[in-house]
Amino acid sequence: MAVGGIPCDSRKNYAGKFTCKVIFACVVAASGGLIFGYDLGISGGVTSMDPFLQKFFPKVYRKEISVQPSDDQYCKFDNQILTLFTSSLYLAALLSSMTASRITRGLGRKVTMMFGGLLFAFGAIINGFAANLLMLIFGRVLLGFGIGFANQSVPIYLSEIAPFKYRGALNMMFQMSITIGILVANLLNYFTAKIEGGRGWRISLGGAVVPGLIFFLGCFFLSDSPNSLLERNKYEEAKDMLRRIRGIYNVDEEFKDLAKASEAAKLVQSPWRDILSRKYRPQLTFAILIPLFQQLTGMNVFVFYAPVLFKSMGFGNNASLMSALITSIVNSCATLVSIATVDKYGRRTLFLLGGLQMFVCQAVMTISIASKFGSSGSPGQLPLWFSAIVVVAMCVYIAGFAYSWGPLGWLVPSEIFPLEIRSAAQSITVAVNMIFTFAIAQVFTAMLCNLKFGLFIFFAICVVGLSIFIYKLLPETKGVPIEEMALVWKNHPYWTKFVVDKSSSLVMGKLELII
Ligand SMILES: OC[C@H]1O[C@](O)(CO)[C@@H](O)[C@@H]1O
Repeated sequence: MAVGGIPCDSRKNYAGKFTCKVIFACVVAASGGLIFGYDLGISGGVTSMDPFLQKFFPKVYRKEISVQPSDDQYCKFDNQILTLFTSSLYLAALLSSMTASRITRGLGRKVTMMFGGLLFAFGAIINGFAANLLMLIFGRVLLGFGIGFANQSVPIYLSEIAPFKYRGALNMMFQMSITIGILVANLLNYFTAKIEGGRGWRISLGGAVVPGLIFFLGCFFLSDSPNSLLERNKYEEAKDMLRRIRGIYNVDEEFKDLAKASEAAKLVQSPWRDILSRKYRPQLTFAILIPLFQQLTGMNVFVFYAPVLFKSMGFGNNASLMSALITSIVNSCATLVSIATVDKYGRRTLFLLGGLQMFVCQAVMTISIASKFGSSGSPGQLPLWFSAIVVVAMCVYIAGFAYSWGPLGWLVPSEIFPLEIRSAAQSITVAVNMIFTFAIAQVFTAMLCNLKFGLFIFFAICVVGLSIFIYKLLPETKGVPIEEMALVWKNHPYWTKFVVDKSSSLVMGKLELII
């Protein structure tokens, strides 16, 4: 078997049913992804709407209308203030994900999720009524705070309440709702762009209040995860909750393991300091590299800038938004493939297949764009066959991402952290994701302008590198209960040297008192 594909010899098989309570909790919690997705999808379309540019970014607008078809198309959207509009949100999300770690640990996952929904809804209202650039940026900062809270707490919550056999599929509902958010946003942009009087962008931006409220109100009906209740010393409540979500009375075996992990977690005074210790090196490596690599696939270039990119390639306004719509439908549908297969074929298989698919498409896009635009960026008239190749290659690329790095980018980190560092590690994952989402959003238009078609070569090289990393170093976590995850590191040829036997007598002693 390939390095890292070592089967884990966990003999645990906790009893329990797949209950409606779990399904409901997963649907509501996963709707936290809607707010993130909505925002990811809305900004690209809004920044390609002329009335929006005229009002807030008149310089960009003037530059855009003065560009002739014979000019360098790679550079016509290169404006750092405009990209700051898109990316300011991710900086705010980065900051709030750090604070969110304390709240998820101290007050629980549910409260953190509710904060997220509320802040997001406020941000949306301010953006919808924005009268000047300041209001616009302030609204986006609030949206960012909301997203930071949601992204920090939702994946953890999902992984904690899911029965371990379905953890992959249920956790992926988060990414599924991100893609639905992107799709809804693109659909809305498609229609609001046509609204007379140029106020469509207000509906697009203000419409974010809907997913924000859905998430906030839905969370009212959730109970916290047993792990989170134990973390706050609510033993009886935790056991009761576990019985309800598993649909059986005797949950002793699973509860014993949860309580054991929770007691071990309480010995850790400072998770932020502890996470740096050698024994957590494998987890820390993946907490940082998985979200970083997810962004280095280049996916967000298409998510944020699909309309801009299509426009740069000479597609008309309408055609650009339409192509963005098509790509987001592909994104959602391919995520379903992942949900259906992840617990059967495992994480590694999907990562590697997705990587291969993305690489091939990036090569096709590079060749076709280079052959038509060259390095001068003036394409002349674009033939239909060219547009077709680019759109198909983009769709196949997006499908490759959507069943691999998209959902796995959240699933894998959230399931490999032991409870004592789970909140802190998840904050790191969200923060890295946000930093690089920000970086890609901020530098993309400049990269396109300078690297031209080489931009796609850059991302293709990244995809090769990150696939090798997965092949060599990621252990398979399919079917391993979350509290048994230590075994996968122990059985891995490289990571085993970092594993320390945790069963200290202190923990065991405390445990006997609880159970
Ligand atoms: O579906 C695509 C979206 O998914 C994410 O990678 C989050 O998991 C975003 O960064 C991207 O815009």
